[in-house]
Order: sequence, then structure tokens, then C-alpha cells
Amino acid sequence: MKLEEDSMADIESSFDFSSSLTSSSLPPPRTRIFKIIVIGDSGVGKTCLTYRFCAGKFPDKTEATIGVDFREKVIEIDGEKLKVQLWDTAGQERFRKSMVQHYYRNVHAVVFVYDVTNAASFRSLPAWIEECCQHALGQEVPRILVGNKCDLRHAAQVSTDVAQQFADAHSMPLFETSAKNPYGNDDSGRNNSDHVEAIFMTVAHKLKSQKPLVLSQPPCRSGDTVTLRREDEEDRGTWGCGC
Ligand SMILES: Nc1nc2c(ncn2[C@@H]2O[C@H](COP(=O)(O)OP(=O)(O)OP(=O)(O)O)[C@@H](O)[C@H]2O)c(=O)[nH]1
Repeated sequence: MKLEEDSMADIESSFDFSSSLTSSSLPPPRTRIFKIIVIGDSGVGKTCLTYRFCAGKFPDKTEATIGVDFREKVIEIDGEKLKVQLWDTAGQERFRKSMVQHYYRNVHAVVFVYDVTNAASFRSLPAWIEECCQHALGQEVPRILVGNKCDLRHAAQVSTDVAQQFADAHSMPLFETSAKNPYGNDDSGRNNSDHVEAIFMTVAHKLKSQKPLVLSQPPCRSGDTVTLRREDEEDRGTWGCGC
């Protein structure tokens, strides 16, 4: 689903009030929404990873993302339904300029992606981390590092050890996976460490344990921007920051 700038404000609220009123006129149950942005160089597999999680399969074909694509999935953890919104951002500079300000707003978690077969995509990570910091995504926001395309181990240019050192230095958990073949062995017979589903569920578990976001004003007309605050700003969970 491609997003137009005009529609952005409508989905920046972190609660979904779409459920209809019950017959007893009780307020509708509120579904917590978690906005997770997925960033990294062009071609590392951001679209395929988000599609794998939300649609449960590898896309038949992909094109370079223009601006940002938006996918979501409702999951259930401990009896609570949560809506996970994945913002699949464009890796190419020329396709992302106009959207950057939008997708860094009200972010709950960041997924940094590199391609294990492309050392340049790994070397770009400090720049992506720096951009996040410039948009105030620092210590309070859970962040994870994902090495994709592990089905192509024979062509790997980034070792697990080196990636783990980088992840440790930036206080991020590291996951290695394949959007293409998450359940099978790679081409050298090894199991592809982490499953895409498990990675995003891990992030969702982390977010769920945080204090819920509350609306500081009710959503009014379409297009209004809703400001969010946490119930207790001091009590945000942290997964560390490399800033
Ligand atoms: N072998 C393999 N190929 C993959 C995997 N994930 C993605 N690809 C391929 O990598 C290419 C780029 O994938 P995308 O998901 O479009 O990459 P992206 O990071 O979204 O790229 P931009 O939209 O330009 O930022 C496509 O040809 C995919 O088929 C994977 O896990 N294994």
C-alpha cells in the first residue's frame, strides 16, 4: 500500500478506534498500534521482510520502494490484540527525501537491515543510525539489527562475528535471517538462524511490555495531527542506543 503525504496524519495515532460501539454503548475496545520503521540501503530486502511478516510469503516480484510502503498485521500476545504497522522505507536517496520527516514521527521501534552478501550495506549502518539520532530516535526506542539473505551464505561478505560486534557496540540485538527462505537450510546446509516472524514478534513483545501510549487529545477531523505522550516518560524501556 503506497502512502500519500496527505493521508499520513490519519495513521499516526497509536490507537485504533475503528471497532464499532457495542449494543450496551460501552466504549469500543482500543487496539494498541505499534509503528515500526524498517530502514537500510536499497536492495537489502526491506520490502521482502515486511511482506514476509505481513503476508506470510515472499513477494513474487519487487520494485524499488518510492517514499514509503506501509503494511500491517494484527497479532495477539497474552490475550491482547496489537496492530503492528511496518513502515517499509525507500533505501534510495532520491525516493525518500520528501518522506523522511513523516516516517520518523511517533516511531515505537526501528529495524536496521543490511544484506549479508553486500558489505557496503553493512558499512552504511552508521549513517542510518545517525539519521535516526537526528530525528530524536535515541535510547528510548527499541532498535534491532537484521542481516538478511542468509540463504546465500556462500556469497556472504559480512560474518556473524563482525555483525555481532557492531550490534554489541550499538546495544542492539542481532538477528540473521532470510526473507526468501526463512524455514529452510541455506545453500551450505546450515539452518537460517532466525525466522522473520520470530524477529518481529520479539520486537512486539518488547513493545507490549512498555507503558501504553495514550492520546493527549482525542482524534478529531481527518488530517489533524495527534500528539502522543507516554503515561510515564521516565519509565520507557530501553534497548540502548549507539548515538
Ligand atoms: N536470495 C534472497 N534474495 C532476497 C531476499 N530478500 C530480498 N531479496 C531480493 O533482493 C532484492 C531487493 O529486495 P527488496 O525487498 O525490494 O529490497 P528493499 O530493501 O526493499 O529495496 P528498496 O525498496 O530499493 O529500498 C529483490 O530482488 C529480492 O527478491 C532474501 O532473503 N534472499
